[in-house]
Amino acid sequence: MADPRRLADLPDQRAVFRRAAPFLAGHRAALALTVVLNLAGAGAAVGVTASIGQVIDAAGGGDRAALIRRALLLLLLVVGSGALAWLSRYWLVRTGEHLLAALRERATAAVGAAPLRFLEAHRGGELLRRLTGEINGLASFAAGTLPDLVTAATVLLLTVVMLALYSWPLTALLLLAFLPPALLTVRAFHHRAGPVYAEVAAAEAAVAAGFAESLPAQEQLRTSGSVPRWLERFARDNERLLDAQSAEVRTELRLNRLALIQAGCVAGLLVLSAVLVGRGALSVGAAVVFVLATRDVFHRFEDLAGAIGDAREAQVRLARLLDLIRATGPHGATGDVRTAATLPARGELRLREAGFGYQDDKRVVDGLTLTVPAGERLVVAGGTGSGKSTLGKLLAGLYAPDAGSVRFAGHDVALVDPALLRSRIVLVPQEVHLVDGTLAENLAMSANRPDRATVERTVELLGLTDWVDSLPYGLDTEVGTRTLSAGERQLVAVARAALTDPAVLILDEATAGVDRVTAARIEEALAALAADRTLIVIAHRADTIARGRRLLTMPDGRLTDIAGETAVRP
Ligand SMILES: Nc1ncnc2c1ncn2[C@@H]1O[C@H](COP(=O)(O)OP(=O)(O)OP(=O)(O)O)[C@@H](O)[C@H]1O
Repeated sequence: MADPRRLADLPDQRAVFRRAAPFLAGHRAALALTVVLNLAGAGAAVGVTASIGQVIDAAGGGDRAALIRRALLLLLLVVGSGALAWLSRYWLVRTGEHLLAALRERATAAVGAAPLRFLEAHRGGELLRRLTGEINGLASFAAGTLPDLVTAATVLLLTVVMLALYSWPLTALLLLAFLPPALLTVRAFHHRAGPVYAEVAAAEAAVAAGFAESLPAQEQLRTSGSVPRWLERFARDNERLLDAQSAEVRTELRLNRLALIQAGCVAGLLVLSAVLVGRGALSVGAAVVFVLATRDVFHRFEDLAGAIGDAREAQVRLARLLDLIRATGPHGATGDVRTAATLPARGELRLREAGFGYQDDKRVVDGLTLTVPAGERLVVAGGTGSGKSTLGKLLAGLYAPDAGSVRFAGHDVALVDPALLRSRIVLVPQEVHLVDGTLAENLAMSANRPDRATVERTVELLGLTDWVDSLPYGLDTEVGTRTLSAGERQLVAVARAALTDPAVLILDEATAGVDRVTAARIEEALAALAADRTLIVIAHRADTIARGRRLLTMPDGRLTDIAGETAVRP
């Protein structure tokens, strides 16, 4: 089987930040500045607490000048720490947004270049959710929680260092009483949270996929009375999401145990400080600093623990995004034929011993050898499900064969740069999708970006001027995604393909929705526009079949050997 890489429902979350490191290239200076600003801000914040102790001791000592000096220093630190906190938060959020914009571009480009089999093998909603939901989630994490997380972690660390400088035995005691149970609680949460968040993301993706699929199918669902069944299916997906979210809440509530541990530690510390001050082993200022700083430590740890849930969720989101980039990225040999100069503008298309199947045990195309010389006009006919479209996609290089090869002008199409290949071989499918915009914009979406004059000339050569003139604003009519009929959308797709001027044009029932006269006229025009162009028409209609110079039929639902099945017309 032409095995498409699959997205993992629960993607590998190990070393996810290390795996994301290549995307940081180009942002390293900004990240370094973020670290510097953050350290400076945290240092100033810790300095405020220490400075309070010094002011208290100076007030107790009766030295007025020292008191004023220390009070001024305290004021400076308060203002400085506020300004630095603002600046470091702003810079962190800005850097995060730039990073995410780059990641979004990379992931979208990867999906845009993904093999067709990959896109067919996944639900549209799943891809949409990874491209939008995961990145939006990461963006709100970067703008909201990440600054808190980074500030909390830095202040926490510097505060502990400061405490150790005041009284290391007290600090060691504090850490020994607090850290082991707190870390155990966080570790247990971390362990559970990965699968829980991944299941929430997968369940959300299933709901999104259900919606994405049902919207275009609303007409069929209504006419066939299937809306209740669709709602039942949606209810099942919704139930799964609800269960996943309940598990998420239960997991997050486990972190509440930290509050109990903190309360115990603060009580113990207050008693101990009072005893030490009573024995003269600690100044009152130092005791105040200790109590304030300890509260700060707990407060920051609480922030940190709260943010850890969000960080774990962001880790899952990042893992899902990296999984998307991995699964859609290039694999195997890739286009060493890159320049237009290395690939002739016209050439023979040749399938050699080609085999392809969607499932391991069933080949739709098996050992097929077929040569289509430049300028050939071939019609492929055959029963429903016999493999005509599959053959068309193999010839267009949209599917890679499991066995054998497809060559254009002597080059294996698997090794041709995809953008270059699309300028040589174009397939027009039966179902055409337009993008929001004018008719002219939709037509100009071909690989060589034709200008307005070329678009108008091609429309005229294809005999479509009357139809374009019948639209309210001609080429400038907003066509939207659904405003044209199926046949009209096919006209747009055929004209767009003609504008690319490919060497090989494959029409897969591409005029099935167009009236016979127009279809015949378009095919004639397509052939006449470039006599040396190969035209392969996949068709059911007898009159289309009759127009081919060479007929290829696909018997018994499987194309295994065409030798005796090809009829060459004079
Ligand atoms: N994306 C896919 N995944 C799995 N199986 C597929 C896929 N596309 C087609 N098939 C199967 O491959 C076989 C050939 O399909 P194909 O679309 O090539 O036939 P066809 O001759 O073009 O049919 P039709 O005349 O109905 O358009 C069919 O049995 C079909 O069910």
